[in-house]
Amino acid sequence: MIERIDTEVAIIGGGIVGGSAALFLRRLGVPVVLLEAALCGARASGVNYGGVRRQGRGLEQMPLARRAHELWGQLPELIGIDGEYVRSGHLKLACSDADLQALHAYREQTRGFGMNLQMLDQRTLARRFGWLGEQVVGGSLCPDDGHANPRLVSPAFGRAARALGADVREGTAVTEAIHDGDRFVLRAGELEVRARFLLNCAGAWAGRFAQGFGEAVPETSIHPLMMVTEPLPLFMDVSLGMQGGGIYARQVARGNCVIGGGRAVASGPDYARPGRDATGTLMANAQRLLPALRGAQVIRFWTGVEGNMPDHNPVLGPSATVPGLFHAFGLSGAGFQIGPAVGEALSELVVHGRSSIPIDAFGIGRYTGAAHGAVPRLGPVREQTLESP
Ligand SMILES: NCCCC(=O)O
Repeated sequence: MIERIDTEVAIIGGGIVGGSAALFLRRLGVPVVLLEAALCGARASGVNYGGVRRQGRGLEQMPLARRAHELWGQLPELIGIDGEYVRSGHLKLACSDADLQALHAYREQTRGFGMNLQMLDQRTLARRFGWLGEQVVGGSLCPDDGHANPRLVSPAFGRAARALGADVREGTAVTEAIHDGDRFVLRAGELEVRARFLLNCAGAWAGRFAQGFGEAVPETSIHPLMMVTEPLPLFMDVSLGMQGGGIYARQVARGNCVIGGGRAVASGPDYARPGRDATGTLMANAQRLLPALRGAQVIRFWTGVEGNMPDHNPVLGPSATVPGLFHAFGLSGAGFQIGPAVGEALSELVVHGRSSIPIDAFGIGRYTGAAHGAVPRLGPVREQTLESP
């Protein structure tokens, strides 16, 4: 028998973006149904590296990253757990003079965003981070950036939204999403959801839903390769990255080192797996950068499927074709840190018709060539409480 639900806002995707959008909407009393094909936070936002850094983000993303930094500081109040979030500092290394110049330039460009970047020369690096092995010529430290456990944090957003009354359906893959002229209609097996607003937060699968609404975008999938070692004596007291890409690494309180770099191998449109060549390269590079890893056992390699846009900025904002549809996808490399601010921006778009954080740079029109029309606002809603049906 078909189960029919009428709601104000339907969300496709229960990652950190969809989950936080649901949470912020529920904090405003807005009825929400969230449909997640797998488990909340089980895809890209739950299996990423766990970097919670503003350093390195493009200028367009800085306002979102700054707001997200504030929200991360309120994590236990938001989702009920600390998610192993630590403000360890994020150290970006330069291996050449050109990379060091790029770090200096970035520091100048991002002044005013509160990152307090500290440039460190080779000698200072050696003194403060004597465990670094590779020849680095300098670095930039963002003292308040850090890392967290994505497997704990990302599912907790959907859980917190559910605790506030969101109707969160896991294992519920949306097979059809249309607008019938009056409402969005989503079908998933025996479930039919009708809603005034639709948030497309489907990660690497979001481009398919956008296309269904006449907005074809060049979203591709990226499969970052990561590994974790057995617990080792604590030595790495910052999260590491490298200018221009390469290795990134952090050590958790239990001693395990989480290290990423390179790509896994796609094994179909929806899955990927670590490949032998890339795992060998990652281990070799990691040992050069971090000699303490020599002889350490790697206990797991993994990857995920991240949605990526050609300009490495997300698509975030109103649809250009269907009023009431909002997109938030293509956040590869950024979604875990900025996700909570993206979710909050989506809730503002629905309730106020505008986001308090500038998001114009992320419009879908930069790919489709279309300008969006008037953005509808939610207006008064019947308050939904945990007790109301
Ligand atoms: N997907 C790479 C993320 C690395 C970082 O956040 O530093």
